[in-house]
Amino acid sequence: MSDNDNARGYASPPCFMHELTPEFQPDDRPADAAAWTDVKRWRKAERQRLIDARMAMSADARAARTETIAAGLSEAIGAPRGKLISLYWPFKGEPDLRGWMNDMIAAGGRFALPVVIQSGHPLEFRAWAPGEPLERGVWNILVPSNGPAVYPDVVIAPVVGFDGENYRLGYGGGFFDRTLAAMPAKPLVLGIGYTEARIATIYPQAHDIPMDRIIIG
Ligand SMILES: Nc1nc2c(c(=O)[nH]1)N(C=O)[C@@H](CNc1ccc(C(=O)N[C@@H](CCC(=O)O)C(=O)O)cc1)CN2
Ligand SMILES: Nc1ncnc2c1ncn2[C@@H]1O[C@H](COP(=O)(O)OP(=O)(O)OP(=O)(O)O)[C@@H](O)[C@H]1O
Repeated sequence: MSDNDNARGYASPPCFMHELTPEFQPDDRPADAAAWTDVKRWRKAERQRLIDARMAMSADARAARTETIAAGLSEAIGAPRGKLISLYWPFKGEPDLRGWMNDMIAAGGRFALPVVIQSGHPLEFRAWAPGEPLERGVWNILVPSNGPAVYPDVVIAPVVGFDGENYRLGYGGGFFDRTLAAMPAKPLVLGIGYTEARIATIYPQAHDIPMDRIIIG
């Protein structure tokens, strides 16, 4: 036996289980309230990092990315005629898809915007078309003043972050998850965001509902 046989490495390899399965807890702690506390803390910091990075992007770069996202949305949705699509009023550097919305309306599509009714409750979707009155809602986001409550066929959800399993990290209100869980029929759910918003995992929890697709630019 040569001396080299013992020099190849450690008797047992270091444990990388925690890198393979996010649920794996090296200290054997059960996936319980303590783990959710950790995930919540992690999500809060990760949201801040991702929003800061997005806000630092130049307006030109954002507009170019938004073009790519708009093309991806058109491809995913197909002919807009007869479809009711929920968009969002952009804020905090989210892609501004209102120009794309106008094109879709010209091609026969109809739109709605999400409205926060109360924290801890599902969003309401209100039908809206350009020119109809808007008012300031939660976080100063503009929402339709009147439009009837509707159930869209397609829901476009802006992501703060997303992972390879199509899970979405949002702003922490749990609104889209609660809304999708409460809808009578499942809409086509399209997450949209910038490529930099991709992260390894959002540490999905039982309440997190994956998007059907994530469209990036
Ligand atoms: N443009 C746009 N409109 C949108 C959404 C969106 O993601 N983008 N929403 C998508 O859902 C809804 C609004 N989402 C919201 C999510 C959280 C809070 C909020 O008050 N957050 C708490 C922090 C919560 C926590 O971290 O525990 C806060 O800021 O104090 C408000 C609105 C509807 N409209
Ligand atoms: N279907 C649901 N029923 C009850 N509580 C829920 C539901 N969905 C989410 N929540 C709660 O909402 C809170 C925020 O969830 P989460 O971190 O997933 O928000 P988010 O998806 O980033 O936010 P948003 O959708 O508003 O942008 C959590 O405390 C979660 O337990």
